[in-house]
Amino acid sequence: MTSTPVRIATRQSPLALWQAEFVKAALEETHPGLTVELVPMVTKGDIILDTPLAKVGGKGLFVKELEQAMLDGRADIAVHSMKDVPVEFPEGLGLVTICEREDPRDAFVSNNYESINALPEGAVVGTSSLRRQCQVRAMRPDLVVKDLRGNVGTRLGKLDNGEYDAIILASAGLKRLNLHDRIRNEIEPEEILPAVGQGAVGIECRLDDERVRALLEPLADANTTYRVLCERAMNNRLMGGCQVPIGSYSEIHGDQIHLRALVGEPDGSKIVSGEVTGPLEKAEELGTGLAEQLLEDGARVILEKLYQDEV
Ligand SMILES: NCc1[nH]cc(CCC(=O)O)c1CC(=O)O
Repeated sequence: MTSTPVRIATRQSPLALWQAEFVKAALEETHPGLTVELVPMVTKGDIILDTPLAKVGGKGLFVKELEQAMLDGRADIAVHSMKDVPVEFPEGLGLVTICEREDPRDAFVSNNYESINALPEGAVVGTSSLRRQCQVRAMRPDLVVKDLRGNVGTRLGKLDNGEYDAIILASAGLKRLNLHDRIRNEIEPEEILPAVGQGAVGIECRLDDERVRALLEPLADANTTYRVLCERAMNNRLMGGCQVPIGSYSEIHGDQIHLRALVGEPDGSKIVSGEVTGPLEKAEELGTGLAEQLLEDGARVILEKLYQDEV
């Protein structure tokens, strides 16, 4: 039964490997005797590294090859950062398990300054995320925001070269790579709302693979699952998988879930935001409801303009 190994299709960036190793360790610890193998792969997203992601077709580029490997039976599962998982899955595949969330906040990283507010006028901030660009520009229109791509190590290298005065990265990624000491300041959601699903790891597999689904079940974290499904429901109602400045942050208090979200112009000139609280069992409906409220409050205009620019 448990003698056949479980094969994890994975990208080879340090963060992707960390996540795959994390799931391998969790599976082996939960199911003594089970062997788990990594199947390292290269995706289109790993090759096209110089073009801003929003221009080359978005996040799907990082998962297509992994999904094909599962469909072909060359691998059984793929481990994703939930913020990089597209809205839609190919027929036969699905996201079945969401593990316990690491810190969902963004981190301010700089060798010379303590925080966004402490940056001098005209300082150069690196990030390619439209969500981060929008919120940084809204806070500090005097800063210069410059694109920054590559994996976490590459981005830190560009900061250290002096190409930027500060950069913004996900806290979770830095912590997983043992780079806590690079975090100068955890950016609170009141300043910058994180990405949908940020800090959570999710596992995708073939939906008809009952054996693997049963093996994965104990790795799920109930609270993280409610939170991420709530955030994703909000996101799904707003878009069809393209790159737009959308931020969100959910928290659970007792049996209630509180969701904040925003949609903004990439240049930060306009931000539409809102929040909602309700029972945990209604997490997804609450997310969808908040999205509808945002659309009415002006997000529709922002999104229609962005979708037009994409074509
Ligand atoms: N977009 C790349 C990416 N995907 C997931 C993380 C960090 C870890 C996470 O959110 O789970 C990062 C790096 C970053 O944005 O700094």
